Amino acid sequence: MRRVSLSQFLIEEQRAGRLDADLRLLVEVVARAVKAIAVTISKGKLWDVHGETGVENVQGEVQKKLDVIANELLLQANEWGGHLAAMASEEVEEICHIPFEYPRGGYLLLFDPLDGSSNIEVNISVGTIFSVLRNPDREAIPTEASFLQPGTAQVAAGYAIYGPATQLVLTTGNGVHGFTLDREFGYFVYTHPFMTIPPQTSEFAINCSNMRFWEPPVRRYIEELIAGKEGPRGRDFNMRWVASMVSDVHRTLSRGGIFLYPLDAKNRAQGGKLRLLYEANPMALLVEQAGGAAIDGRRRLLEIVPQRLHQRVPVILGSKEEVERVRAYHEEADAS
Ligand SMILES: O=P(O)(O)OC[C@H]1O[C@](O)(COP(=O)(O)O)[C@@H](O)[C@@H]1O
Ligand SMILES: [Mg+2]
Ligand SMILES: [Mg+2]
Repeated sequence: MRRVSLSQFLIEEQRAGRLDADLRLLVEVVARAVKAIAVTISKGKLWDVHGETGVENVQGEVQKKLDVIANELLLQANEWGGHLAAMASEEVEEICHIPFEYPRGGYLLLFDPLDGSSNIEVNISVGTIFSVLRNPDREAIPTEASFLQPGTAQVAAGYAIYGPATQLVLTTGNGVHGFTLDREFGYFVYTHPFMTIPPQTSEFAINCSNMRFWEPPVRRYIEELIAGKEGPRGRDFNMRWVASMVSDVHRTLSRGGIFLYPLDAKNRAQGGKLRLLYEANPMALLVEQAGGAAIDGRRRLLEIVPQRLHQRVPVILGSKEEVERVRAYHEEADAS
């Protein structure tokens, strides 16, 4: 089979009018930063990149060294290209402006530089998640308000997974496409065209240690899955939980499944665990583009109008029939 590189794929998409030169450059630059992050992660203790910085970020979490390194690699790679108006990162409280000496473009880039941080030191797959919006006022210097757009306004979204292989999974609104890094040649090869999520599944992912904190609809749904053949679902379900959203969603995009990080008594005050703008929205766009569904329990995630840059939301996504069932259980509970 003819090897097609990420660059060739993007040029074809541009020729087909599905993305412009600036968006193509943006994705290329993100991919280049991802390669640098992949090398750094693979070095682990050899380069002393494990461990914490002792500094707390805007999320109230102590940053890992690799959170900071990945954040710097993405900021530095993207700030000079001329395709961006500004950036926002999980690791930085305020939006990140483009230095005045560099030209500004029309896009806004949001990212979770390192997802699944709790897995870094134990050599389990982690990732990088990104989302792309347009600067609403092309001429104006962006403010935080410029980023508060619903997920439906995304022009591109993707993630990198640093696992046994490094992969980049991407959508620009024409399906979901996967690329695998050929470390020897140093470029991404188009390996997974039009990834799709089957509507039915027998696999679920949730952190079951939070069960006593869940809302009744989620508790009912998960208890029925665990009851399996002996229960109302009449068939068995299997569970997986990597505790890296990128890995759990990649498995769901690769073979189906349902991923839940619902609202619970522990995270209710924050509005949920995962972040709307650079975790939930990009994953929701990818899942919908692959034929799945994504909700916060009641609403379509992509229609939520963000109020704050680091806002958190409940996330339930994956195979359509299961997500629809969870939504129906919430509706029933709300009606009773
Ligand atoms: O530790 P828990 O409760 O299982 O939570 C795991 C979740 O937290 C996260 O690690 C949060 O993301 P970050 O690592 O980017 O902060 C998700 O990737 C993952 O789904
Ligand atoms: Mg994350
Ligand atoms: Mg992170």
